[in-house]
Amino acid sequence: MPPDDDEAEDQQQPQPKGAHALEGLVVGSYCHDVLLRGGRVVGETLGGAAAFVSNVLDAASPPEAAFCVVSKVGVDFAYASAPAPARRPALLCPARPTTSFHARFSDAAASAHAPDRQLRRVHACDPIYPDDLPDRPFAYGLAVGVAGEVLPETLERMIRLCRAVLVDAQALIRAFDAEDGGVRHVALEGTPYARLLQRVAFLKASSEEAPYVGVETARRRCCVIVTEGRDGCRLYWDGGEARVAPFPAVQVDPTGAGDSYLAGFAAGLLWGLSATDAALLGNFFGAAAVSQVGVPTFHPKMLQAVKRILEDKAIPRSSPCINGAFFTFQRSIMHDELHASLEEAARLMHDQPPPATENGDGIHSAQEPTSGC
Ligand SMILES: Nc1ncnc2c1ncn2[C@@H]1O[C@H](COP(=O)(O)OP(=O)(O)O)[C@@H](O)[C@H]1O
Ligand SMILES: O=P([O-])([O-])O[C@@H]1[C@@H](O)[C@H](O)[C@@H](O)[C@H](O)[C@@H]1O
Repeated sequence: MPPDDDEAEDQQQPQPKGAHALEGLVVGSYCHDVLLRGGRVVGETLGGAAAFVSNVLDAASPPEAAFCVVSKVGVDFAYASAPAPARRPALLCPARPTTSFHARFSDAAASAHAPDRQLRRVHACDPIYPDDLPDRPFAYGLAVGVAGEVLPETLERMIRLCRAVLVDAQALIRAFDAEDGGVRHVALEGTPYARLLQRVAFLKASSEEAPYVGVETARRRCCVIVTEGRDGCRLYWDGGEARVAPFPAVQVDPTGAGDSYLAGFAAGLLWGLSATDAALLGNFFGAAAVSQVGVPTFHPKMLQAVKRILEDKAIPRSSPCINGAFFTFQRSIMHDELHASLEEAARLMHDQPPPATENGDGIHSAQEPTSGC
């Protein structure tokens, strides 16, 4: 899509030469999630943004769009032998445990924007260092740490390697209580990541994280996306903003909604959609994530329908949305039609139940990573 000179809606991105047309670099964690409700363990699942993200990128990227994952796990990693769409972590750290979180859920969140879980980091694997990244150019990068593993210098290296970098704020603003690992947030402006923002293409934050990101300041440096749970999301860029409607979902586990959103959004850009249209695909996969426990399984018919819609609606992918210099932010004239078609496709998810990963009220979703970089 050509840049629109009339609107202040496009931004320049670094352009390393020789990147595979649409190859992505995902940098973040796989982890063990223990889900607790009322003090009782109700699930032990594969988690970590890299797991949710690779699941959606596998499902929704255009066929020619490859990606690789850089993630670290310990020898205790519990999902190596079970079948799953997530990818095998590239790096094993024999001296460290796999990152793990305890997520304590309240019975009823007061509003769509209320925090619905309290997170505690129980173990942390090694951080991901700049030298852990493959030394080659990429079309795009996703910085999706959950436990402080994406160091500032690692993000800087990603920015150098990738034409466009999309960042989850949770990779930048989490701090962990020294005693119990409780997760809190710090202001982005006071972190070493702040100076890198103007070289980032998109920064995604949940509405809980948004105050720490400082949307009004950040939007002058990059496009900021604030996800609002069941209310969908909003995009803020320098000169404009847009609200993007959600998809209906029956929420059974909110874990991974934000991760799945970001991957859906990236996939939308890869298909050549504008940012506001791509956010529909983000909302679509966010809604799909909350409908299942752990890393979701997508019904093949649903995925076929989504791909048909994207083939039909997306502009030719030689467009410079993600693999070139410019992004277009505004909603297109087919935005509402795209929402309606995706809503139709979402119904196919329920055609027949996806392969079960539940076990009574204890929930196990053992998913196998299958390949690394
Ligand atoms: N209950 C829900 N119903 C429909 N969509 C949802 C629901 N919860 C989350 N989503 C989708 O997932 C996205 C991310 O969810 P959100 O809860 O904001 O992020 P996080 O998981 O980071 O807290 C939302 O913008 C929305 O598109
Ligand atoms: O739910 P979400 O915000 O998208 O992302 C989640 C992280 O916040 C959490 O730390 C991790 O343990 C989960 O597996 C998941 O990655």
